[in-house]
Amino acid sequence: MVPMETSTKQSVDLITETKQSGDIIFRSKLPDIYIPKHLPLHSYCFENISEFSSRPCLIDGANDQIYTYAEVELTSRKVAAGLNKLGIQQKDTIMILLPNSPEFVFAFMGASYLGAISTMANPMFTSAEVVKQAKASSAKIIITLACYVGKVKDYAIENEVKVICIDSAPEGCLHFSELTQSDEHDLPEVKFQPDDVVALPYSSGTTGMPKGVMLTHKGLVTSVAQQVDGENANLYMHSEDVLMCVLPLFHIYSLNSILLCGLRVGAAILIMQKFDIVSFLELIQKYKVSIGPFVPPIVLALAKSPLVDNYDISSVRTVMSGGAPLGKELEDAVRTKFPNTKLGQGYGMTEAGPVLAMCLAFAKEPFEIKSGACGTVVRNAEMKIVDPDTGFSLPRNQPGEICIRGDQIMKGYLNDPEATTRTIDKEGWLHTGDIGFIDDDDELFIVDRLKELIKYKGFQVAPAELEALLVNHPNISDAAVVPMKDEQAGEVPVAFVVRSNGSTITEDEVKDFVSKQVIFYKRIKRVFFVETVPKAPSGKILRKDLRARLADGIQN
Ligand SMILES: CC(C)(COP(=O)(O)OP(=O)(O)OC[C@H]1O[C@@H](n2cnc3c(N)ncnc32)[C@H](O)[C@@H]1OP(=O)(O)O)[C@@H](O)C(=O)NCCC(=O)NCCSC(=O)/C=C/c1ccc(O)cc1
Repeated sequence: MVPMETSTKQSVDLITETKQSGDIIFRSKLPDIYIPKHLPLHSYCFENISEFSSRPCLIDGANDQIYTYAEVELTSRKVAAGLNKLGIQQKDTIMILLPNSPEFVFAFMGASYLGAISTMANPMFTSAEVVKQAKASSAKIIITLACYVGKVKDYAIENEVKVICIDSAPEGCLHFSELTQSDEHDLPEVKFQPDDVVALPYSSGTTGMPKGVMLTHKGLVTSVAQQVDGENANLYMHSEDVLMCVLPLFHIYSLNSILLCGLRVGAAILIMQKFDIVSFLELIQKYKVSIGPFVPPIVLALAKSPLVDNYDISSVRTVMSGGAPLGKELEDAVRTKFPNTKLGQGYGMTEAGPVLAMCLAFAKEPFEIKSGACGTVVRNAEMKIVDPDTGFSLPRNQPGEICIRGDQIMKGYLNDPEATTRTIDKEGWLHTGDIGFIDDDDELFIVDRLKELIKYKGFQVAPAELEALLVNHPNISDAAVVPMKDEQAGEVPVAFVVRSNGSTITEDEVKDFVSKQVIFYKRIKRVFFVETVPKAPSGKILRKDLRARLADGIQN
């Protein structure tokens, strides 16, 4: 039997830190629980639906329309039947190119019922960005809004991909009602394996271009259970909670920690399409939102906006920040402003399924936590901190690369076994590329990043993607993209550019060239012209050197 949480430090150490074949392994302070890993994701999410079938499941913040659990579950099955009628079969992929909306949920859960895979993309992507993902994932259907059809039209025609619109369907497209009006009994019998892929978000991981992250039924069931299951759930939610769903469902944070966790516990999920502080506060007040899973820019708005004082937001009992680091000062400021709200952080990475660590102050029986920590490793999982130079695991309070092992992590990158083996080692450890340490109270602190990634308001920017675009310009011979600190966005991408012989290309021309090809958050904010890009003998860009030059205040 696994002991329950204990109060003295010495006994906590005995439970949470073990040595296995020389490795120092950290575990949750919460005991392991039973996880029904054999269930397909939809069966797991709706397992307890009889307890709350007539309660609100989705609330559309745009028009106050409410869908009960019974309606959402039924509509999802109808969509599954409809997708099948359109030729989608088990293991086929559909692309969801939508802002937050009830239809997003119906499409995702519908695909799950059918054993199909959803790849989700930001509808604000440029046409080239969407098409790249549609092609790489072999999506057979694209579900979107009429205003985005232009981005995929040519690709869809050339590749016989069907386009379905949830609003009005332009010529050549189908309407979403074709799916929702199908007979749910027309669903073929599907045999699920726990290792079947159900979601395919894109992420660049520790290096290179965005890649399809294969998340399985077993992985997502495990991840959700690690958060909300068990007598003393780590992220305590229940059927009377109202969850604010303003973060985009096309990223795994919102999909997993809001939608899937919310469905599992029977909470109401309040859908907002786009962040706007006034409607955001109005909706919190109107629907008595109790749980706010946010990213640091939203927490910043809560701490700083004078508008907050005009609304009653006392219903909010939990504010979780994730997706990017939340500074200790900001965390303290918000805590003082909302003394009755539990504030803490969760730590996630798409490849890790995504949650690695979760604040234990959110537990049903909460623990004391410290500002600046991003949680404690989730239950039913193992974490170790590895010296990046020697590969040896490190004890408490020593920073190293954070590694995680458990059933929740990705199956691998789609069609990229090399990148997969670079990320998940032979012993099943996923290497995050983040540097952190675990303190005496089992709390995880992130202090640096080994990986290339840039995070703009929690959105991923892959330097390799921008570098590939830059060197495509005839007047640029080499380029490197690195993050620069920014108060609003956390980080913004900036470029070090080597002009081609004789070229006089300007900063604005470089910026414009990139802007036309990428979504807003990947735009280059500054350009520094240099003679050469510093590289290791292997050809690898020495990004640390460039980051140091930025920190020293480089002038153009
Ligand atoms: C809501 C934010 C925080 C702020 O939005 P914003 O104020 O609109 O600012 P943006 O900079 O994003 O948008 C810039 C422009 O785009 C526009 N825009 C913007 N969305 C739109 C739109 N849907 N329509 C139309 N115009 C628009 C927006 O209006 C604006 O236009 P303009 O005012 O003219 O500059 C937004 O940045 C945002 O959703 N960020 C979060 C991204 C995110 O979810 N990342 C998670 C990645 S996965 C991960 O890391 C997992 C971690 C994890 C951690 C813990 C866990 O438990 C689990 C997981």
